[in-house]
Amino acid sequence: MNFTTGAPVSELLSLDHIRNQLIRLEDTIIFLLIERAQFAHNEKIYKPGAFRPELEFDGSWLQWFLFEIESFHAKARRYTSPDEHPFTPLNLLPKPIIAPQSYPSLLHRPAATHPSVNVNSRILDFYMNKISPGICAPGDDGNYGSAATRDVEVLQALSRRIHFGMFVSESKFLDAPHDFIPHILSTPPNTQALADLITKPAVEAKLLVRLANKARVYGGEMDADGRVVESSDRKGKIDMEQVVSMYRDYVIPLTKDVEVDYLLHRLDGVSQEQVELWMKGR
Ligand SMILES: C=C(O[C@@H]1C=C(C(=O)O)C=C[C@H]1O)C(=O)O
Repeated sequence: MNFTTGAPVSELLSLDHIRNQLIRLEDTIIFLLIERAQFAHNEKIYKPGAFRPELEFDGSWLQWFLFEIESFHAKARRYTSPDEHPFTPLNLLPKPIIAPQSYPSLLHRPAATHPSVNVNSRILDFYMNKISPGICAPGDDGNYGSAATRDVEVLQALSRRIHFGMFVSESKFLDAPHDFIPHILSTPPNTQALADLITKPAVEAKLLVRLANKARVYGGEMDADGRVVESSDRKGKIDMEQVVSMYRDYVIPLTKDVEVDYLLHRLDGVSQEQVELWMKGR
């Protein structure tokens, strides 16, 4: 999300504005998956220690790529942006070499920075074990650098998309705080009631239809004259079903987990007076 447009907070936190960002991220994610699918699965790059003794790193080839790439991006202040979350623990990354940009305060910091709201380890797990083998041809083509480079790009886009759930949650909370507060304050917190409040089945259903159409069009083939080439196996550059099931089974559920986990900490550090004002509908 471009926070430096000077747009008012009310616009940046409008649900329509946020949803439009999520729709735009669908294109990014589909095209990055298409780029990764050019190379074989190359399972070796996901196995810790598989490149020893040449690679002296505790972790897999991919985790080494994440550490090195995120270290470089951290120096360029990437992770001072509220919509960026590294897979490498922040305390292991170098400090920015230039001063952080000033961003509007959109999120409730105690909630946005709570460890439970960062789901990158779960994103890495489903990506390595389900998505990569699902979209890539089986086998090993030796393109370990290209495959890992594309993996990092997909992972960064998926992380941005899923952690956008914080902005969605903040928008929904501010729109009707009195709906959420009783469930946040109940003992124990009513996570199911919070999940039911943030879930919008019609939005999800429309997304999956749109995604299937995008994957079919973006993943389609054309000959040199620009004529559409119907692929016999319906897959083209990417298997549309893999893209839809990724969103249905992983991206949307994880986004909602982020929304609920953010809400569970939305009142951390908030005064009783403010809570009472919200409950009175002011
Ligand atoms: C992101 C939202 O919250 C939920 C998660 C969605 C998703 O991950 O695509 C879609 C609708 C909601 O169930 C939203 O309301 O737009």
